[in-house]
Amino acid sequence: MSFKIACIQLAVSSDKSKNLTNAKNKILEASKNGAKIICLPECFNSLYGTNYFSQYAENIPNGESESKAYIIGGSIPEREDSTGKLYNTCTVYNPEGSMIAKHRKVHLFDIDIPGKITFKESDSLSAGNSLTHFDTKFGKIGVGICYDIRFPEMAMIAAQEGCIVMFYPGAFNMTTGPLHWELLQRARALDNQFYVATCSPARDMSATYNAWGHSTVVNPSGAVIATTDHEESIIYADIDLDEMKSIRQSIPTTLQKRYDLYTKITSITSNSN
Ligand SMILES: O=C(O)CCC(=O)C(=O)O
Repeated sequence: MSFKIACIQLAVSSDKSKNLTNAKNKILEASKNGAKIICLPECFNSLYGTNYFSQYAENIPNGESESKAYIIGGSIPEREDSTGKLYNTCTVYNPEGSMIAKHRKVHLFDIDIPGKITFKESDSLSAGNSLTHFDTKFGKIGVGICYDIRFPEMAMIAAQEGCIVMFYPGAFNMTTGPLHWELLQRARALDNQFYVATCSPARDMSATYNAWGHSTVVNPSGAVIATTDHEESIIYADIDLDEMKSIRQSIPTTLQKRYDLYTKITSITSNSN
């Protein structure tokens, strides 16, 4: 069994309604081209930056959707009225338009590479506290947002839960993009012998944050099967469950795990969110 997915590398501007119209048109195009699960990029309705999140934030649920596909709605800044908190949130819709999952970015992007990039999402955002997997008629799917991809435990749990694809809407940058973007995707895919799909905004050199682009799909053997550069585009890939099965049979690491020896991982205390 195989089915087609699409990642829409959207050009995002400061004009929210233009972004929404553009996203809708591209979703319809991908759906017409046969994509059954369609992913939008991180922060597809707004420019990416801690000073923009509040301005563009929305309450969730609020959305509308139309196409014959599952939509992984990238992410938007979410405002929670009861607490006043903001989250970086991905909503997922089934082909009937009902929201079936909501992922709040769990690991916030706080980094400091002197002379290159300093970013502190936690200045304006709060972290989510749960992992997200949802059922589709094709199989179970997992979602993380951007920096979440750096944490292998999250993808590992998704694989354990039976996910066949892990989607990461993300907006890496001109420093960490060339360093780690593809490497992380291939690592997550190979470690877990499942598909990994990433979806970035297109690059805008006039914006304050320059996205790396390069939306990509990697197969369960760690090979890149679809990718692009930094321009606006849609990438497509076939998710082939027979291929996944045969990769898992040839090098059966998925069956050879020694969970009896890995118990320490769950007992290490991390900075809790
Ligand atoms: O991990 C990185 O290098 C980039 C992460 C990022 O841009 C994000 O989480 O939004």
